[in-house]
Amino acid sequence: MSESVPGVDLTAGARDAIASGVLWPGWLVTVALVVPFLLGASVPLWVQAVPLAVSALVLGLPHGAVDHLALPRVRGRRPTWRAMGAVGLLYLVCGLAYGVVWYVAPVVAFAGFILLTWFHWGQGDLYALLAFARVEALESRLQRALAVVVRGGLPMLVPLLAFPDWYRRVALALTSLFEADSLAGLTWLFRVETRLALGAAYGLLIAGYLALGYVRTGSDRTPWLIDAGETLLLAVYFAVVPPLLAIGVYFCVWHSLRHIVRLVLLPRRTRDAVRTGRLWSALGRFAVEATPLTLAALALLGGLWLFVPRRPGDVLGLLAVYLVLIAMLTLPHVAVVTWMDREQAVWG
Ligand SMILES: CC1=C(/C=C/C(C)=C/C=C/C(C)=C/C=O)C(C)(C)CCC1
Ligand SMILES: [Fe+2]
Repeated sequence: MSESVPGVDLTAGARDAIASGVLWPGWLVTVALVVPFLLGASVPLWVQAVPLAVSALVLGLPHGAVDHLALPRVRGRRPTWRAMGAVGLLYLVCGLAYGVVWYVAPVVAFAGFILLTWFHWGQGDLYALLAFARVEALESRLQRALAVVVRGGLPMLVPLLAFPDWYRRVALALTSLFEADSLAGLTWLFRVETRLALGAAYGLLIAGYLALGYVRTGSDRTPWLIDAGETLLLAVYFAVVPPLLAIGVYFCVWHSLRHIVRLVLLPRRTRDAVRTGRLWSALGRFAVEATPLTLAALALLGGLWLFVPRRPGDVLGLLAVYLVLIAMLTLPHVAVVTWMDREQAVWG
């Protein structure tokens, strides 16, 4: 079944290149961060903020900067001005509408951002599991939906369970750009009872998901082991690494890197490069294509800064403005990626 899933039939050479150039780096970076923090390391806020700041130029923001090319390409067409314009319009309408929500109801906008990211990062990992790790055990829609909920919950829910104060600080940094004392209605979410209940439900979900995958796995257990190993590794990672740092690194080396490889597999030229093991050449080509709109997004960041009613003066506040921009760009981006999922038969 997995041959029909990713929309491109990956040769063994391509899969090797992706494993060594994409999967392994993500695993290694994650382990490299888990170890010191398990041993009790602590780092100052500005250091924790570095990966998220870097994501504005490398991997993070660029991963969405070719959405105008991705949509025609996933349908096997060359990008035309019309198709690119349609994606531009989608960004304009969705981004602006969501911007208005941030203005008038920042807490709703923040909650929406968490749920949107939960779905989006889950859907990104689902594609990677099917296409790169060939997890054939994810055969039913139910299992794929569970994969999205489980994978997306790792970055979005585990930090709430393990670092509620950080979570609240970041939530406050975002919402208070628009309204003071905005989080008062959310105190229940950070309470220990709430977190215990959420943690128990989520733990059961992970157990059920992995058990179902195990039962459905054929004789080759490697793909399931990759899924289970990644899931448990990320659960520990988000439970011990301070969330700003953990999310900044995850955004770059898991979500964005995996999505970028998905993108370079679409046009013939870069797909052939990946197939023959020249991953870096394909990534170089991507970097060129992603540069103009990455720069445009950075210009929008400047614009958003001017529009924010309560301008911050600290590192967290600066990151908060960047995260609100990401939120506004993510809504149309998710629409594009969901369309890609449809075209590439990710849901069967
Ligand atoms: C930074 C941070 C948080 C939120 C990060 C989010 C929501 C990032 C979304 C990024 C996206 C959508 C990127 C595009 O693909 C939490 C969870 C509140 C915990 C504290 C640290
Ligand atoms: Fe994305």
